[in-house]
Amino acid sequence: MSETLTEPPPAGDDEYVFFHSGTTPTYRKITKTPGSFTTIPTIDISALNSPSPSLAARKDIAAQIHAACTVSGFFYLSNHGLPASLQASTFAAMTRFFALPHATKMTAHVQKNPAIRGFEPMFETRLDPRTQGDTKEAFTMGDCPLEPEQNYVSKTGAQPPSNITRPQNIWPEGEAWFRDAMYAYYAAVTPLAAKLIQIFALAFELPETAFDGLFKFPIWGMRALHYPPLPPTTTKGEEAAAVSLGAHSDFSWLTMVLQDEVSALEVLNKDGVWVDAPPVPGTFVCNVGQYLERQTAGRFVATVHRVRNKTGAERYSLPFFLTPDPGARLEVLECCVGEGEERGEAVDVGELYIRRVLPARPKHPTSIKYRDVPENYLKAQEPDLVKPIKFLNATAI
Ligand SMILES: O=C(O)CCC(=O)C(=O)O
Ligand SMILES: [Fe+2]
Repeated sequence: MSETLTEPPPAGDDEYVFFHSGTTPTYRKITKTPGSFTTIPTIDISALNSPSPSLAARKDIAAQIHAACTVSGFFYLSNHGLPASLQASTFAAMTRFFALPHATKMTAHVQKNPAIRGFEPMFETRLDPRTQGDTKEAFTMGDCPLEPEQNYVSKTGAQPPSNITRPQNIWPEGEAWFRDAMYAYYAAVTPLAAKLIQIFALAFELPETAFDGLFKFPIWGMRALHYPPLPPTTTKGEEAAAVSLGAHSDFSWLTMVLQDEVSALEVLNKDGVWVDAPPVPGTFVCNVGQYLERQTAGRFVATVHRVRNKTGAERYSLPFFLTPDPGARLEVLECCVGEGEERGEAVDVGELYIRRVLPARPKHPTSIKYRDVPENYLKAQEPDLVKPIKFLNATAI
């Protein structure tokens, strides 16, 4: 068992890692004798690319996913069928976007968008309070019933909700190619995610379609990330502050990250040791988010991770964060509740999302607007107060 503290640790020889999981900052002692996972498994899903994969093949993949999510909460997904040319063109578009003049990127500044989407310059977020901010810039987009690329009507059989009157995403002015590139990737990654949702149901020996009803028009976020190299450090303090993206667990159900060839992602094992998740060409790095952890009563772990780009090279990555429908209620799976254990409460997916996303962006106008509204009032007034931002999504932190 590793030792965890919620206050800064006393000075001494012991080394602690700091992370922010949920709402509580935590310090976990680094043990010198790891007994937890030290590598991240690779799961080959080539069988799923055939028109009708056998049940045995599907069950085999589901069993591997079950094992990975239980032990490390992380796995690489190989032979997933996303064309290499699409991956390359997506990275090329991201590189081109981040190389645009600052003023052009700022036409899509996150502060201009009520749903907290858009461009976030360097140091705008700060997941670890000991740092000057996260050394990364990002562009986030997400679910929007009004953007035609997302086919709301054909997916749901309904018209967009009447309270959504404006597109939820914001795009840089005069750079239509970027929107096209992001949506080309979205169009390829979403069918893959739909396949995985069924495999996850199978992992619990449920009918493969058991979770489909939770993902009719889900909350999702896609976040293009650019991490410039961190400057070299000389002191212990500088080293602790050298973080590209502070330690966190994802506020999603499942995250699928496409990373380039620059190694910087690290995953915290149960002994408090950081395990590298280096790029494996042609794979996604997938990880369990807090919703799935909750749904499985903690059987699947939303593992803490961080990014430190110490390579000297520019790094780009593209997480796809998937969360169930904003109107869904997420129950704890019965099969995950042991004898004598209490079944945790079901949660309203969208409501929890809003309560978590707003504090994560305290300087954003939308967060400021709702900051002083007491939670019970927010709940009681739900149609009026919550509806305008019901479909927001920002980040999975
Ligand atoms: O850049 C990466 O590899 C991971 C990014 C991440 O963890 C996040 O955005 O939540
Ligand atoms: Fe993450």
